[in-house]
Amino acid sequence: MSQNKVGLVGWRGMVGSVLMQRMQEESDFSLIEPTFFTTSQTGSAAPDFAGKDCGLLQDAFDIEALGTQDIIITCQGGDYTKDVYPKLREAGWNGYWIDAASALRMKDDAVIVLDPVNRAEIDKGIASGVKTYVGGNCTVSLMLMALGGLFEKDLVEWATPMTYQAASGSGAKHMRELLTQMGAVYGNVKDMVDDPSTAILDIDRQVAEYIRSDDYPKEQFGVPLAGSLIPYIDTQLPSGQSREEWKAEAEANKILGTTEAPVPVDGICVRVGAMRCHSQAITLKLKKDLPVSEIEAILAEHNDWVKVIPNDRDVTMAELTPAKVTGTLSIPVGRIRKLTMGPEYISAFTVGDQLLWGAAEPLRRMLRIILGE
Ligand SMILES: NC(=O)C1=CN([C@@H]2O[C@H](COP(=O)(O)OP(=O)(O)OC[C@H]3O[C@@H](n4cnc5c(N)ncnc54)[C@H](OP(=O)(O)O)[C@@H]3O)[C@@H](O)[C@H]2O)C=CC1
Ligand SMILES: N[C@@H](CC(=O)OP(=O)(O)O)C(=O)O
Repeated sequence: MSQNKVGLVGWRGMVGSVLMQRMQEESDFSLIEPTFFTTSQTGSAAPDFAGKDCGLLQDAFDIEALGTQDIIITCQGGDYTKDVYPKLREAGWNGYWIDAASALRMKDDAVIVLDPVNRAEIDKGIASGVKTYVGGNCTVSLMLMALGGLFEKDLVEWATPMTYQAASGSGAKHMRELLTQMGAVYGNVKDMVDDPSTAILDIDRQVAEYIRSDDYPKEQFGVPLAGSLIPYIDTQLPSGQSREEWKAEAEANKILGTTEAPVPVDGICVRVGAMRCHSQAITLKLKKDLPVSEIEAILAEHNDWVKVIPNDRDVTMAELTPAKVTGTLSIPVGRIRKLTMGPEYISAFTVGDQLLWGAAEPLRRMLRIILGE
C-alpha cells in the first residue's frame, strides 16, 4: 500500500525497545519506510533495526518533518504527545497517529487498540476516518486479553480486579531500583542469613529496621517495594480511586464499545516486586450460572494467546506466575472456580507481560492493520 512512510518516536525507551524487537521478529520493517525521530539526538545516525540505512535521526519536535510521514508511532510518553500532537493536527497533518501514552485515550476521536478484543471497533474507526489509535492501559489490556471471551458474550455483570503490578509499569529506573532494593536487603543481613545459628526473628527485626531506615534505596518509588508492597498506583482522584483504578472501567468499556451501558469494573491496584509482569486476581459476577467447564471453554476460544490453566495446585504454581510468563506473549488465566457467595460469582487469576500485550504489541498490530496486512 502507498501509506508506508512511518515515523518512529520513542524507539529507544523501554516500551519502544520492546516494540522494535517485536517489529524485527515479525518482519514489520519490510513493509515500511521508517524514519527515526529523537527528542535529544538530532543528527546522529539512525539505528539499524530495519536492516537498511535509515539516514540520520530527525528532530521529534519538527512539525514539518513529522508531517511528511503517513503514520507516526510514538512511545515517547504523554508530555510529548500533549506537546506535539495538537500542533501537528493544527498544521493539517491527517496521517495515522499510533500512541503508547494515555494522553489521548479517552478522546472521542481516538480508538483504544487491542485488536484480539476490539477488532470490530478498530475497523469501524478506520471506516469512519478515525486517524488516532492509542494502546490501552497495561492492566486493562491484560485483563481483557484474559477474560475477553466472557465480555464478548456479554456474560459479565461486574468485575473487580485486584492487581499485583510489576515495577516496569513505573519505568526503567524503577526496575533498577527494585533490584537495588532486593540486593540491599540481602546484603544488610547476609552474615546473619549465612549463620544457621542466628534466630530468624533477629534477622527479621534487622530487615524491618533497615527497610524503614533512610539507608534503604528508595529514590524512585519513594517508599520500599522489595520486602514490602505499594497499595497505590498513579495519582489520587476525588472518587477515592487511584487513576490506575479509574482506568479499569473507563478504558475497558471504551475498548469493548460498551460506554453507553458500561460494565462496572473496579478494584484496587497494587505495586509488587515483580519485574515486568502484571498479575490480577479478579472476582466476576456473571449474568448467569454457567458450569466452570463452559466458562473455561469460552475463555480459551477467545484469542490465540489466552491459555486456561486448570485449577490444580501444581500446574498453577508452574504456569500462572510472572516468572513463567515474563518475556512472552502468553496470557495464562487460572484459579477459575465458583466462589461461596453464589453460583454466578467466580474467581480468576491472570498474568501478562505488561511491556508486550500491555504496551508494545497492540501498537505494532495496529500498524499492520493500517497497512492492510
Ligand atoms: N512503562 C510502561 O509500562 C508503559 C509506558 N507507556 C507509555 O510509554 C511511555 C514511555 O515509557 P518508557 O518506555 O518506560 O519510557 P523511557 O523513559 O524508557 O523512554 C522514554 C524516552 O526517554 C529518552 N531517553 C533518555 N535517556 C534514555 C536512555 N538512557 N535510554 C533510553 N531512552 C532514553 C528517549 O527519548 P529520546 O531518544 O528522544 O532521547 C526515550 O524514548 C510512557 O511515558 C507511557 O506514556 C505505556 C504503557 C506501559
Ligand atoms: N500505570 C501503569 C503503566 C502505564 O504506563 O500505564 P498507562 O499506559 O495507562 O499510563 C503501571 O504503573 O503499571
